[in-house]
Amino acid sequence: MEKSVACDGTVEKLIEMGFESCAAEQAVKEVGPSLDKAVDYLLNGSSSRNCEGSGAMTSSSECFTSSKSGKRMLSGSAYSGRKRQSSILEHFRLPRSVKRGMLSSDVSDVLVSGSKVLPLSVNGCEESCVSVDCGKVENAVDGLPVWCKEEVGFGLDWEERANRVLRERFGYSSLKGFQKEALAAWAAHQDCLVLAATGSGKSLCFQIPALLTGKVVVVISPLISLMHDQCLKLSKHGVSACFLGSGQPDSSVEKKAMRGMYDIIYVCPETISRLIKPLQGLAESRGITLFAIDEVHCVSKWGHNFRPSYRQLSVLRENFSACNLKFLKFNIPLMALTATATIPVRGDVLKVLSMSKETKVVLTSFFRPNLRFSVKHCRTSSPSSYGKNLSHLIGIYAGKKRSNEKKWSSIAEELDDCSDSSADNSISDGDVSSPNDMNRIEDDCCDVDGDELNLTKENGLTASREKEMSIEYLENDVDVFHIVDDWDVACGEFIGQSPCKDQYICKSSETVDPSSKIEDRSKLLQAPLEEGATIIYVPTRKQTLSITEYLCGFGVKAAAYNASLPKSHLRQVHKEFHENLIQVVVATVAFGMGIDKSNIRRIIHYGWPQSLEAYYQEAGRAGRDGKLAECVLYANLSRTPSLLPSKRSEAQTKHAFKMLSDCFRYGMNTSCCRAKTLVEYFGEDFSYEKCLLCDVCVNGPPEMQDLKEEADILMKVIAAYHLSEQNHSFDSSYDGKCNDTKSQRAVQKPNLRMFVTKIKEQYQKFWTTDQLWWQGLARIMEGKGYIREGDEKSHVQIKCPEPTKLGLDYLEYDREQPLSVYPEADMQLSVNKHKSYSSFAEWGKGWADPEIRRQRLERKQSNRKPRKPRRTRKSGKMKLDFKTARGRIAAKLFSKQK
Ligand SMILES: Nc1ncnc2c1ncn2[C@@H]1O[C@H](COP(=O)(O)OP(=O)(O)OP(=O)(O)O)[C@@H](O)[C@H]1O
Ligand SMILES: [Mg+2]
Repeated sequence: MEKSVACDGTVEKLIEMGFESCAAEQAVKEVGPSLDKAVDYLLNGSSSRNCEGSGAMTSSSECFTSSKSGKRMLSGSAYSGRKRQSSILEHFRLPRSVKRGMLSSDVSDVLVSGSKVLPLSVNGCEESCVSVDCGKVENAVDGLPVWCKEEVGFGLDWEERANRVLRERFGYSSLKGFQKEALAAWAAHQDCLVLAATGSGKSLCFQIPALLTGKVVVVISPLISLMHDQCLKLSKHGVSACFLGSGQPDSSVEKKAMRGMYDIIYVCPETISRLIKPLQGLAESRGITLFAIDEVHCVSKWGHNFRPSYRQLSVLRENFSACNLKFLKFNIPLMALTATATIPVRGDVLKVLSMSKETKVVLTSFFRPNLRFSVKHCRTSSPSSYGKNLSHLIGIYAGKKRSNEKKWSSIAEELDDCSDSSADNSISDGDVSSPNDMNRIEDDCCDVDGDELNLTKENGLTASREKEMSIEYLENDVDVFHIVDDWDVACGEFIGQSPCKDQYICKSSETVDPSSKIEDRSKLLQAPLEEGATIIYVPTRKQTLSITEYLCGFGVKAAAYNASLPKSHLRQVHKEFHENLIQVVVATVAFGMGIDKSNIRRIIHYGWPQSLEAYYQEAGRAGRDGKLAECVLYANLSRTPSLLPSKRSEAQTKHAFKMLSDCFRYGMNTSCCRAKTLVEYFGEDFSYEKCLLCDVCVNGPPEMQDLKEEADILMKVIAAYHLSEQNHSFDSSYDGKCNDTKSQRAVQKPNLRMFVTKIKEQYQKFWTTDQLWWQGLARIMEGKGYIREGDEKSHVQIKCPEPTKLGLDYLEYDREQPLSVYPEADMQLSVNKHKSYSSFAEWGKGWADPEIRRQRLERKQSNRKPRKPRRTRKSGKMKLDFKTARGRIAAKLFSKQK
């Protein structure tokens, strides 16, 4: 009994990681309840038996499929038939209490990218601490380094010296304009907020001060992976650095850091409050020249990556000001940096961090001229879409190795059938919604795109409860790290090595220059897309695994990355990705911040992101070498995206809906340059007319349509309801669902679906139009200010429209004016489906003729795919079978809720 409970627990955890329940159960059956062993079994393919043998299609489609060799192929490089992962010691010097027993403790020397790094003994520092620039560590006596005590004045020549450091240490010819501005603020002891594009070089703004003064820079950073990458790079440039995560109070790295042994100390926000006293000591001994708060949007509840611990960073100003610490002449300046802060987020940052009133705001363009943005429609939650949308990628990475194609396409088809059967109104590729689809479109709150496990009605649960309790729901949980520990290490040290010779060959400073002339850019942009890595962002953990599995099946070196996978796996994926051993990482947002790899050529979002901030930050990982790179958003444009569950206050939920809604509108837009939309979202005036690169710029907007007639009808119906409501004499037939009692009308606002039904009843020519098209028109009318949302609840797109004063005036006075608009993506989808219309304006032509009508209806019927026999949840694989672990977990969830 105990064993079975333990096994269930393990299965539950594996499902949370994104593994299919069948695969999880199989692993537990093979290796017992040990989670580590089960993960190892699933990732490393230690057995070929997996789900084969269960025979039925449902099993093979629900579980991972084995490759021919029988090995699982979750990561082409990291896990397909590879040895056990290499030692963590290749990259870190770890505290003795490191987790998971991965270290052999007798190793005293470790390698950092081929350079020898010190053993933990402090004396070792004598050999290898590098003397840098000015007033620097000269040697270490008794474990205590000796500093040049006198204040190193910045002087007027700081810029010249900074350029020298940049050339000699980093191999770049000169500082970028915004870097100069940020450094000037620091040199003047001023606080500074740096807002600059992803990949523009913000890190150097806070790294250089350490090299100019001989004092320490303390950097607050949100993730171990991010801190690690920066330390590793610094060490290659001859700068000693360390990072301190949370939960290791007695680490010797920490002690050394507080004694001033490193030029730059990276600290996670959770740890800062514990380190106030030691840091004050450090400020007095070696000196702290700057506190940098990287990824500072995490401070704001209105940002996309809110981290409560960032809000505690006001302690920096409170405890390191000249009035508190007598030995300071000036407050230690704060430098806050981000690439994705909207205007409200900026205000929040200044306030929360108690930055000074004279804070210098360094604002550069957010525009990334070498990124080619596009949006494509596809049914991303369906495995059958993989074949269609990822074949190009497979061609690039795996050439002609397509032996598995047939197998995969049949599996995909079968899987697709399953998802068809699970969703009554689902829309096939390139398909558009039937009138019934509106039910799904409107159900935008927590409507997880894709399958849902319905645990349900027989238990008398409400719809939202059902979702909360579904296992799929757990799998779709937001994958943001709310604390620092994205890896299985807590701290690490990196001693600066002499920069290698080729670093002295100066590289251009302006690889990514938004200000370059448009003609120059168009030359660059005609160049073909070079080879390089790809990141695919997906909304769910499960998809990280299924897409990885799919790609590996074709020989692509792909690896999955989501927050719940073992931290050692995540670290390994980072490492191999940076070493170009992995071609494609399929990740949730957990792989967002801090990926500074120069040759990422493609960022694919496979499913709606939750905000444009997140989207732009993730897309910003591409093309950091300044060469052309591609950012494609694949999304089901006929479905409203869902807000993924997370702990939010009411106000935060409202804001989250607004962010998602902005993202949705970005996808629906067909006429405005994508880059322009994105940078303007961050409050910037886009200085070009267009980017010349995105799908809208290249393909041009669709033909404009005069939708005056349709708009008038929609407005009339909406206005009629609201006016009659005001007069209490509304004809209840407008409201299909409610009986006409006042009380019922008060609780249920009329929604767009009802208005569209009314239009279709009254105007025969619109009889076959669908909700999707009217939804698009409603959005356009809302954009013009003629209607607004009448429901108090937040929605991703307008649900219960009511007329504005402007809208009523439009109806009254603008009768003769045409309403020329660009149809949005969903409207185009809808019209393309109804091929009988040559344009919107021709709707209805010929419908009066009974013969034409009969033929059209006949064609419509025959176009409809025959429905596969529906496998019901009750009778099919989703049945709650309490004998299986999945069934038992579901049962447990039930009982918790009861
Ligand atoms: N002056 C410069 N000239 C040329 N390249 C530079 C310069 N400054 C920085 N870089 C390079 O730009 C790349 C990106 O730098 P960095 O990681 O600091 O970007 P970032 O602005 O912090 O981006 P993100 O917002 O994604 O964190 C690095 O590889 C860095 O070496
Ligand atoms: Mg950065």
